[in-house]
Amino acid sequence: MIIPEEHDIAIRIRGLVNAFGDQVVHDGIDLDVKRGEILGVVGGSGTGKSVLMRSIIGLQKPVSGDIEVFGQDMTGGSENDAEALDIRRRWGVLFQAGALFSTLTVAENIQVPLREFYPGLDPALRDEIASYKVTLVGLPAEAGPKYPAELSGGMRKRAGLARALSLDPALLFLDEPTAGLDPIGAAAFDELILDLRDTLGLTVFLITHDLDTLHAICDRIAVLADKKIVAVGTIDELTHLDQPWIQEYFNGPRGRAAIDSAARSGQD
Ligand SMILES: Nc1ncnc2c1ncn2[C@@H]1O[C@H](COP(=O)(O)OP(=O)(O)OP(=O)(O)O)[C@@H](O)[C@H]1O
Repeated sequence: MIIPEEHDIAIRIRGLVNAFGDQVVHDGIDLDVKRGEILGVVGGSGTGKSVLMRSIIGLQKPVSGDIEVFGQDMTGGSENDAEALDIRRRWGVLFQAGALFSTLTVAENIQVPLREFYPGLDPALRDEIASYKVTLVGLPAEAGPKYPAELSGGMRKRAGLARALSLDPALLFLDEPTAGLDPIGAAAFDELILDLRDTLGLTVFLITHDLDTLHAICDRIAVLADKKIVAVGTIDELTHLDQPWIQEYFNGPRGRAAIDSAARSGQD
């Protein structure tokens, strides 16, 4: 069966404007996230990457513009609330700081979305789902009854990811998932995201400053600058563009080092 091109788009954004008072953060963002891809979103600090993610997931009300997720209008107001809620069940979010509840164990944290969206679910089944998610993200079973403070930074990220996966999402939003991890932990986390995308068929919207992550797992990269998405493409395509921030970012010293390192790991 040929799937119409329209259905290949998980997120479609047109003319998105976001502002805080007089401060315009986005001035007409257009962006398509293709189904099944890992899209990296980059841009200087304060360019509005998190605000973009927050407006897609409904935590930031745009001034104007359209956002569709799996073909469903997410900005249309109350008449489509039921459909929009249905779509919300189909995504998981890992916020920048992990945002686990410190007074809940890892297993209880994973169960929070289950309790919210499926309040009638049998507690035994909830426990079972939580332990499956713990394993899915590569944590030992013993991590389930632990509190976030008892885990390393890398384990906390994995616990946050397990919670983001609790509803079996089709779409995963990750805000700087490798920030604060050592290079080995970051590479392992990248690997995990890639594995999950491949095995679960996820679409991933990934905000990152981590050049190694971009090289290792992103299919395409969207660049946020001057209040707009100024380019979307593979790293190879982007490095050939004559845009000052892109040149500085990908062809500056750190960008070159990441390219060399990606080339070396490709030879292994
Ligand atoms: N709730 C808010 N109220 C007022 N201004 C905000 C709010 N949230 C974000 N901003 C402003 O919007 C702009 C974009 O912020 P955002 O956090 O999206 O940037 P970012 O690109 O994710 O940055 P970083 O890479 O440093 O995390 C910033 O100037 C920020 O101060």
